[in-house]
Amino acid sequence: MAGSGSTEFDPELVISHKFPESLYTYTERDAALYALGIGACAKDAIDDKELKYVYHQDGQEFIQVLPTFAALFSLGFTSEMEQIPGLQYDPRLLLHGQQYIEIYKPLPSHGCILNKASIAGLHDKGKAAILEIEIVSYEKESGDPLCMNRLAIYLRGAGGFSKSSQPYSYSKNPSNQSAFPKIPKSQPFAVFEECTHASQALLYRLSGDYNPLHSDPMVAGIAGFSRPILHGLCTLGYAVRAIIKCICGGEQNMIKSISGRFSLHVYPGETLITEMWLAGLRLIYQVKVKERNRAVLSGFVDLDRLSSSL
Ligand SMILES: CCC/C=C/C(=O)SCCNC(=O)CCNC(=O)[C@H](O)C(C)(C)COP(=O)([O-])OP(=O)([O-])OC[C@H]1O[C@@H](n2cnc3c(N)ncnc32)[C@H](O)[C@@H]1OP(=O)([O-])[O-]
Repeated sequence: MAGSGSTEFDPELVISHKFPESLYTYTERDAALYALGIGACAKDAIDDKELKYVYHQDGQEFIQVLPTFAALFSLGFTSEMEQIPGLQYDPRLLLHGQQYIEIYKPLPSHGCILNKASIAGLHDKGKAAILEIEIVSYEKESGDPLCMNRLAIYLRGAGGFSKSSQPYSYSKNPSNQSAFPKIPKSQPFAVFEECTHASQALLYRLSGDYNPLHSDPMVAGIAGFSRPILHGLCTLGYAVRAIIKCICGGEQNMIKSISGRFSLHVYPGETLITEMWLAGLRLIYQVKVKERNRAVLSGFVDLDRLSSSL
């Protein structure tokens, strides 16, 4: 079991935890490696909508950065979790439950980011605990806010810590802010199908999430999977890339916010089908794994305008 101090789960101690500020530095190489990790240019190395993420296309001075790259700023905090007093859980059973991202400014191709993190929620689900962490990221030099991430971490086996008959539930934010929408029954507005590669998680992990759940068959087995699974944020990256292609005409900076809930694991090598429905400036999406015909991820993306190509 991870957790510092006492061996009792103490929710009040958990939610009063203060993270120290931290820095995250990245280069163009990191942005390009990330884009390859979520499948950019995998099918077509001269894709006219994606080459700009990995190469100075048409002599552009800087490569362009995908909005989901912002999620990497939140990565260090899962290892910080082991230091949170009062939190008791088995790190081998941790799964990524949800991710919510707000983008305030297009992400630069390189930079030094100052992260300010806080505990945003804690919920006792009986068989599991859900911990929410919120990270607001600023460009260090200008002090400008760049983005906000809120992640929900699903800690299997860590629930049942409530001291009263009501299950413990604390949330810093109104629950509707990142609530996930109902999937419409109508035909999707657009559908995009793409195969992940058998080595997808091995490539994606180089962007900074080295949890062996995604690379080590023995660790995956202990976590209950027949082989290593894909990072949730990799699947989210595939989905948002599909949305940028099909809905935004390749313009990544139209995206204001992204919400996703991971409902089932994905095995590297499986085919992802992203279905999309437009509701004004909100795009609702669902990702299914073709081989098992199961939904694995759903959520919404808010756009600042609609593409003239629609
Ligand atoms: C973070 C960085 C590390 C990265 C790791 C990875 O990438 S891992 C790879 C990527 N991640 C994955 O592959 C994970 C894929 N997801 C899964 O395998 C499953 O969804 C699960 C095991 C997380 C939960 O399944 P289950 O059958 O045990 O759950 P249930 O349906 O019985 O509901 C129990 C309660 O929990 C609620 N709740 C449910 N799901 C979620 C959620 N996703 N999110 C939040 N909450 C969720 C649900 O609403 C309900 O509460 P209510 O309504 O009663 O108050």
